[in-house]
Amino acid sequence: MPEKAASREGLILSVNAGSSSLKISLYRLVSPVAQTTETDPVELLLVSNITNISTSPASFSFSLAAHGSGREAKKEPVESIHDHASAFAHFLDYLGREASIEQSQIAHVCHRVVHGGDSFEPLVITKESYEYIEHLSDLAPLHNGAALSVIEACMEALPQSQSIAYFDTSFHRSIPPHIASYAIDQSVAKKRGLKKYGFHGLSYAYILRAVSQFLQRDQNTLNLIVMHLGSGASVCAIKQGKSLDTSMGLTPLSGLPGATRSGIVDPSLIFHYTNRAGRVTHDQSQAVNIHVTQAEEILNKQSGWNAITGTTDFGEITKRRNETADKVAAGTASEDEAKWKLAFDLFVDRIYDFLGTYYVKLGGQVDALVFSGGIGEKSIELRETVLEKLGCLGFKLEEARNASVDKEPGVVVSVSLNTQDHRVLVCRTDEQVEMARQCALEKKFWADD
Ligand SMILES: Nc1ncnc2c1ncn2[C@@H]1O[C@H](COP(=O)(O)OP(=O)(O)O)[C@@H](O)[C@H]1O
Ligand SMILES: CC(=O)OP(=O)(O)O
Ligand SMILES: [Mg+2]
Repeated sequence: MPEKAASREGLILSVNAGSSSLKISLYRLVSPVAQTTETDPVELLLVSNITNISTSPASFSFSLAAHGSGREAKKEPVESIHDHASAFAHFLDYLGREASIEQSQIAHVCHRVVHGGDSFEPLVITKESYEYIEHLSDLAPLHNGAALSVIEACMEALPQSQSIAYFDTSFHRSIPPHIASYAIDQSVAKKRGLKKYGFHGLSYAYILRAVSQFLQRDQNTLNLIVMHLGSGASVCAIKQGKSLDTSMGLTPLSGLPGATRSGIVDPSLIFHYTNRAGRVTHDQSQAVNIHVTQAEEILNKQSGWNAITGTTDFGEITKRRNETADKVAAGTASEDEAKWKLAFDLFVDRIYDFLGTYYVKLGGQVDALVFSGGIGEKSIELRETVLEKLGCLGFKLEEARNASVDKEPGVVVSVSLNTQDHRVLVCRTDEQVEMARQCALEKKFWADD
């Protein structure tokens, strides 16, 4: 399919297939595009979030931007949603009924694709680029297949729109070889592409720009440690506006634990966990054929805080941890009662592993520590607990501000006692607008009219 240059009247639909969610936003271009490097070149029209996709019933929300930013939209359970493709179909159906938007007005659909391998620029979906993303699916078993199923559904339902893939890996192209390489035979590593790629890059790109605007500092002068803590969680060290290191690796499994992911474990653990580690399973839950071993299935889908507590909802874990705190402290809690604190404390402990490391890698020159992602943005307790041990590095939390982040407007909220370096910030990240922005600023996608 050739690249299509749309009229500037065209709309941009951004689709973000996360591991447990599908987040969709629709934008209109703000003209003139060339003058909008500081402000967003796109204007939000509507937002739809579908969460708990893997643990039914999924929860669906839809709101027009005119009625608020979409953050307070009412949620409803939808039984017919069982995967990302059916979630997208439900959204299109709802869009047709509830919004006065002609689907033919959608010029481009931006798709967040988690693994882009060594391809860094956005790729217009063609047979070749589809196959390229498909061949990387085994390296992002919770993500690339889901994104491809939405791309397929989209091309069928919106044939006049151009689908474009934006990669999570692109932001991390700057990681130097001694950090991205694993200590294995380098000829095998090169032949098979075995290195650290890193993920959540669209989020980190958005956060870097938002923080640079908030601090009124040039992006290229900023040193940040950013935590994207959601169903998938990672940390990124940004040195002078570029990714220096990040906690995920060849796949999004490495680094911090997540909702269903183990994060880093001793690589030998899996052979002691099961005798069938190497056996290949065919993932039937996705349209695309993904070949994962039982080891990958266990570590990606049957681990994380869901495996410890039985829920993927970190808000629930925090609430139950608070309710059982007295019993745990008194040593009278049962194993079942103690599991909430175990999951919470384990997560905080692994976060420290990366904060300490990245602080050293940045030589202690850190302008800000940034919390983002569903947990980082919403959990007062998580931020408070993480900050308890960071006084030794010079980070100090303003507790009252930390407790009222939800009431503060804006994309970035300062929760810091420091006002120079070593600040503590919360950033409401937005991978959809990052893609829409990049799409709006790419001249070849738009006809000069
Ligand atoms: N108030 C809260 N406290 C703690 N965690 C929360 C809260 N609200 C939502 N979360 C967590 O945020 C996570 C979702 O984050 P998000 O970044 O949207 O995930 P993803 O994009 O990976 O699906 C869920 O695991 C949910 O438990
Ligand atoms: C890369 C990744 O883990 O993404 P998400 O948090 O959206 O699942
Ligand atoms: Mg996400």
